[in-house]
Amino acid sequence: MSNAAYPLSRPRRNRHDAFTRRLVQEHRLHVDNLIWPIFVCEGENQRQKVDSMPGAERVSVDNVVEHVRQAVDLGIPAVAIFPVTPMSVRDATGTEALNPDNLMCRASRTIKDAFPDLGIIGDVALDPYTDHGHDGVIENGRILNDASVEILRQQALNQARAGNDIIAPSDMMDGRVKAIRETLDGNGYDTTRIMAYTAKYASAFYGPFRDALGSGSLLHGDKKTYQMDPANSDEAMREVEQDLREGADMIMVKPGMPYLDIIRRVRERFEVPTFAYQVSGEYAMLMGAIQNGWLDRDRTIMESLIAFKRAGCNGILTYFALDAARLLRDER
Ligand SMILES: NCC(=O)CCC(=O)O
Ligand SMILES: [Mg+2]
Repeated sequence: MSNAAYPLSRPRRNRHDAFTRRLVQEHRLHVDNLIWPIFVCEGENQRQKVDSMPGAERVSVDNVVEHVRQAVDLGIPAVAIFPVTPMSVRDATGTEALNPDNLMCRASRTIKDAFPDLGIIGDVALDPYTDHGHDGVIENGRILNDASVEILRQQALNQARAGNDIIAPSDMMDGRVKAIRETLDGNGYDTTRIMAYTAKYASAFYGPFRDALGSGSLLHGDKKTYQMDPANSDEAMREVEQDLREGADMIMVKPGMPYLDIIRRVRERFEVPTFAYQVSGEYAMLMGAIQNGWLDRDRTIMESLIAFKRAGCNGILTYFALDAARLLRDER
């Protein structure tokens, strides 16, 4: 018959039915792959919506246990805390970052008390604490590297003391991983892990996050002298090499979806625990289309996240963490 004209090998056979598709599936998203970023703010009984991030909230410390319980109940292994620091305590050098009773530290202690087994990731950088919105200290218009690192190492120690399990420097200063590692080790925090925001690009996709933290309107200029050029890829390899040499335990690429090629290169070349941050702009972009009815919510969320696994990620920081964990739970 004319069948002879067809190939013996037919890739569609393995897509024939659901059980076969399950057998041949190469990558799976698991709740263990999810990290939920949360925003904490001052005040009492606060739950504030973030306009540009539909579904995301800023919660006050008295609500944080209830907020985080959602993640714990779903089996999410870790949360990443981001503080909305009031303007009244911001200054040029981010002094509030070193306050043992700052918002981040209070939130960490509160969460640790309630959920000792939940991983807490603390962002280390000065931008939530400076009145100019930059990640370091400024002199004559320049972001000073080494002077900023001296503050960051103290900030990391402050967070470790408050109970953060993983220190995540997001500042992109050179040499900060080494400085933080030495300071942690020198103070008895040798098991505190470092998840380095290693390849963090100067991206337009952070806009909604800056709205959430209230740092958007503060920022003068851009972050191009410390964050990476979106046009570069080899440079990310050099950043990873350096952070690993300085003691980073985990590497992060940020943003996520537009940088899947970087994740793949990092994974293949270094074979180390690799994470991606699906950032606020990616969330806003997808949610905008979902809310308009232009994209199917559940399928879009899951497809966006499996892409990170396929690219080589161990885990993903995502504002969709609760939604994805619920979908994974209901699938079974
Ligand atoms: N250091 C943390 C971030 O900058 C987050 C960015 C985002 O979600 O847009
Ligand atoms: Mg670096």
